[in-house]
Amino acid sequence: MRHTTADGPAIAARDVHRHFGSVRAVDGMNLTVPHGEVLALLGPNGAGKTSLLDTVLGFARPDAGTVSVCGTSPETAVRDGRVGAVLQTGGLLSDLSVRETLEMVAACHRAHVPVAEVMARADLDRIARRKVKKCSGGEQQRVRFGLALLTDPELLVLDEPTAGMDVTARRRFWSTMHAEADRGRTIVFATHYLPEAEEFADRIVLMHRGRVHADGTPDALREREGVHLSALPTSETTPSRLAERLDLAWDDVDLRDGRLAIRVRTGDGLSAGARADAVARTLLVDGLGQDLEITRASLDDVFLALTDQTRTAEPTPEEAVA
Ligand SMILES: Nc1ncnc2c1ncn2[C@@H]1O[C@H](COP(=O)(O)OP(=O)(O)OP(=O)(O)O)[C@@H](O)[C@H]1O
Repeated sequence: MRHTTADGPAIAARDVHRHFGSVRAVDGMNLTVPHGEVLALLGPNGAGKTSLLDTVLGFARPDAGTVSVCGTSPETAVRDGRVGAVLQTGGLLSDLSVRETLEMVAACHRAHVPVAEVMARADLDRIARRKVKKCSGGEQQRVRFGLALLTDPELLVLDEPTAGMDVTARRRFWSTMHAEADRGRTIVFATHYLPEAEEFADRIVLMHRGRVHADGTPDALREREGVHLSALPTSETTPSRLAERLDLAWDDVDLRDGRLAIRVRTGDGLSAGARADAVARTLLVDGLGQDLEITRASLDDVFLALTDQTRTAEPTPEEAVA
């Protein structure tokens, strides 16, 4: 694979805007993806993930701001075969076999990786002679993945690549992608499957209303959401008094179904885990609670916190135009 770190990052998006009428699908997005990174783009429906990726793939130009890919324009990077994409729909001729599909597309490129090598890497040998129309949804995604590998791209962009795949197909797909990432390829994928992002990505960018809402490693994002403690209260004290006693924000202590629900975040130079230990100690030693359960926030919690905010904040772009 060509290593072109000197050309600049794999993706540099600066203050990118894309508007559809009054809908601000991408609303001042900044994103730098270094070569070799595996980045997951998460966000609720309508967050602007596809609209952003379309500008990276040169399908659409931003209304404002700039996007560069491997140090050049997205159109040039795509034309030079430096970017491969696995999108959810389109691009396959149903009457060709899997091998014929790859051979036909390979013939359209000035230079390409040998088809046999791509077939092996995309795990397509077993279905080489199968007509595309007979392939399952997951197999067709693997064909698209094979097509994306033909030009030995530096950057792979995947928009919900495993949508519709069963657990086994998904596992196979990601093990193939792991091998590609190990070769130093940059991978950017949008997904709704949080465990995939958690397991596979070096970094997660959480998009919300066309902007970066959170950006960090899976661990850092969970740390940001904190640690959850649940306990049976042993005193009559109110959540707000307890919050004061435990030195926590009022809205981080609640009473739910007869149990104290406490959220502890990073603060005062301490990690959420260290602060949660102190809170647990106070609860037990001072006899304020018993039957303690402590859990680290999951990415689901991070995502739900975001969608909770969405419900209470201004309307989504869809709601605004409805
Ligand atoms: N061609 C278009 N015309 C009008 N509005 C559009 C168009 N494409 C996207 N939008 C709107 O822009 C917003 C962002 O859509 P986008 O598809 O980028 O979100 P997404 O994060 O990819 O969503 P999902 O997770 O549902 O795929 C949405 O409100 C959508 O309705």
